[in-house]
Amino acid sequence: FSPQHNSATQTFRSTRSTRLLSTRNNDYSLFETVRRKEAQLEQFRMQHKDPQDELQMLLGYFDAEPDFGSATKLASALRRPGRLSVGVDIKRRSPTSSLRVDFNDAGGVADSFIDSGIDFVVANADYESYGGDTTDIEQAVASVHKSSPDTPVIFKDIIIDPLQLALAKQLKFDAALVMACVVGKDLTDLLDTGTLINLPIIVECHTPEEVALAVEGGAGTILLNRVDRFGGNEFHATQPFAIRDELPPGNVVTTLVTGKVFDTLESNLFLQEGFDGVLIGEGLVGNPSASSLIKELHDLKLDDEGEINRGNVF
Ligand SMILES: O=P(O)(O)OC[C@@H](O)[C@@H](O)c1c[nH]c2ccccc12
Repeated sequence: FSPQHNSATQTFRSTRSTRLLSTRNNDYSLFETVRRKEAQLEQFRMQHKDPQDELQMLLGYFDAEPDFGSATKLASALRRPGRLSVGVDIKRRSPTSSLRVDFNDAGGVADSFIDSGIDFVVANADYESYGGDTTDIEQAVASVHKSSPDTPVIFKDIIIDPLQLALAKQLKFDAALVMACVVGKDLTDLLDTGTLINLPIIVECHTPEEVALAVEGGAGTILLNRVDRFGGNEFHATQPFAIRDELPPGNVVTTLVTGKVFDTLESNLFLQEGFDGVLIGEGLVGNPSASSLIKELHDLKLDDEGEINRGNVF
């Protein structure tokens, strides 16, 4: 497999989005990030090693009366008949871009996106990567549950251990994001843990191989990232189209696109090609015209391609 890289797309940006200028963070390395997470987890595992610890209990005992509330909530928020769902990734910074925004209250930020009609919210637990922390994620969950109980809140961290999924469940998240390129074959175990504790897992993928692995493990939702976290953070604008062959027939897997999504032209193409939604970080957080962008994305209609095709968008 060779990524469909087109250097012209590197400079692609919508004139509509606000560019947040700052120094570029070029020293991001996924490997280092995972190592750091491993080190943090050593301590976390120690804190939760008692067999009667709440997280251990969650993982160890099958719930006889499972609550499918989160799964239903997630599915209906991500799949909007005839239109794209739009999610916001609430982060202060990004390992792969110049994004730097300041906010004290992630709950307030989440609420303002709820007011703008956002379909789902992603809250970041990894401070070093995205500038989010546990206060942020607790605030985000609490305020979204209060102001918009039907909007799912998704836990984003560098997830490598089932204990982190138990934490997401305990904090009342509706789903968790697991990166296929970080966990590799362990993905199946993490998906099984999700099933056991009734926490839907969204699998982030970049390549068709990762998508195949996710599908094999029974993933219900796939987030296709156009930025290749593993491959030096290279941007592959048309990568989402390269993966659709790996999906099982019957449209049973929910599919989302992320990674430098800024505008409606590209997003319309994703909609027409069968994707269910987009997840946007930099294009929304700190963008003063965020709510009009959300509205424009919501106004895109399936079967209304206009003049667009892959050839003139990319
Ligand atoms: O800010 P953007 O380009 O719209 O991207 C959002 C999201 O894709 C990004 O924050 C993200 C999703 N998964 C990740 C894993 C690692 C680093 C970053 C990410």
